[in-house]
Amino acid sequence: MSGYSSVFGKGLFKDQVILVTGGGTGIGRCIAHELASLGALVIIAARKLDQLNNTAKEIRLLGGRCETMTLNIRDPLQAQDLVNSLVAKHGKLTGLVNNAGGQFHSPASKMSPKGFATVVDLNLMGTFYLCKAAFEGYMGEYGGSIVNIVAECRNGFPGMVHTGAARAGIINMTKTLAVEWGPYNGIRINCVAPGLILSSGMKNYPEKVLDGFLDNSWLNPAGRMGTESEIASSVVFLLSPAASYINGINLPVDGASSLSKGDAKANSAHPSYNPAGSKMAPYIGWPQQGGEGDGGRGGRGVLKELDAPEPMMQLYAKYKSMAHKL
Ligand SMILES: CCCCC/C=C/C(=O)SCCNC(=O)CCNC(=O)[C@H](O)C(C)(C)COP(=O)(O)OP(=O)(O)OC[C@H]1O[C@@H](n2cnc3c(N)ncnc32)[C@H](O)[C@@H]1OP(=O)(O)O
Ligand SMILES: NC(=O)C1=CN([C@@H]2O[C@H](COP(=O)(O)OP(=O)(O)OC[C@H]3O[C@@H](n4cnc5c(N)ncnc54)[C@H](OP(=O)(O)O)[C@@H]3O)[C@@H](O)[C@H]2O)C=CC1
Repeated sequence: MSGYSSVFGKGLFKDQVILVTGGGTGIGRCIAHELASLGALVIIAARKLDQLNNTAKEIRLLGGRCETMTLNIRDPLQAQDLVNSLVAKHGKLTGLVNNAGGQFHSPASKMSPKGFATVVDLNLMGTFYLCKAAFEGYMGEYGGSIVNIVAECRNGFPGMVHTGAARAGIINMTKTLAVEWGPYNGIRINCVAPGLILSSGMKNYPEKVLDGFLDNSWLNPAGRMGTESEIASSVVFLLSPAASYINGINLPVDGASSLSKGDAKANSAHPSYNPAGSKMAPYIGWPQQGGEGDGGRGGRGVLKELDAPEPMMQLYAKYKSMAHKL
């Protein structure tokens, strides 16, 4: 195979410094692992330092490079200070993943104006602050690639009107910035829109809401929820030179759930219902080190792959058993 060359090699991001907000947990943690395994120096930033440090430790144990910084993305001054200090220390900021965010479940009729504004502030404003800080602190002069994690919201977002509005705002903002900032040394900016993903973020939801997610989880052409790795691999692609002509898009990573019409009350009567479960194999790409007996980590400590509520862990075990073998 020596005649082949591909951008998808171990050194893909070896000269890159990439900031991942919310990189201590869930999808962000998985993105950080993937980027570090491909050579990037990954800076993970969020409010809770202990979570960030745990993830950074895992990455270093596996041979990757990772540093932590505290950040509240709702504060534009913190965003600018963080970018300035990491550029001063490392000389560059070549990639940014705006992954930090979230919301709560509530019918629009019961949501207070402050509740709506809080979620718009966190997701839409927070993403804008980080994009602007990256532009002003480095990328405006030297270029770079940005990926904004949003949420699948093609058909609105019943039960989460605030986040639907905020994420749709980010998708539109991304298109504008792609056009305004593309000419600045070729900044690319794109979105990834996860559907329902088995992630630690699920710990934020009460049991009743989780039950609703689980009831609906198979009602899409994939017949299952997504994995953190399936989001991370899409982010890796969009950040990489393999996507160098892709700018301003929103990539739904949702098993086509946004194209299908589920009916949670009709479970077994639904034409797409398969009592045996999903047939579409998941991708679960956690970094593995050779050796057996320690979870395949070659004596470097066991990595907890997922930290989610119990019913989600059961699904994860099932998905792992049917995952693509790499
Ligand atoms: C495609 C399908 C996807 C569906 C699944 C999605 C999954 C994920 O996204 S996983 C990521 C999960 N992580 C999170 O969602 C984190 C969630 N939480 C937060 O980030 C914060 O709690 C917050 C931003 C939602 C609120 O932050 P904070 O500034 O601390 O807010 P306050 O407590 O001061 O409240 C402000 C305002 O909002 C109302 N509110 C807050 N939480 C709730 C709630 N659970 N239910 C109803 N209302 C809530 C609160 O009442 C305040 O308004 P007022 O009462 O009018 O003062
Ligand atoms: N899981 C899913 O099904 C889906 C997830 N998403 C989105 O994907 C992203 C990652 O979610 P997931 O990994 O599942 O959930 P998590 O709750 O694990 O991740 C959210 C991360 O955001 C950080 N964060 C929250 N608020 C702030 C803030 N004000 N400043 C800085 N960091 C903050 C949190 O860290 P800390 O608390 O330390 O600040 C946490 O690390 C989120 O934007 C989420 O909404 C979208 C669609 C579906």
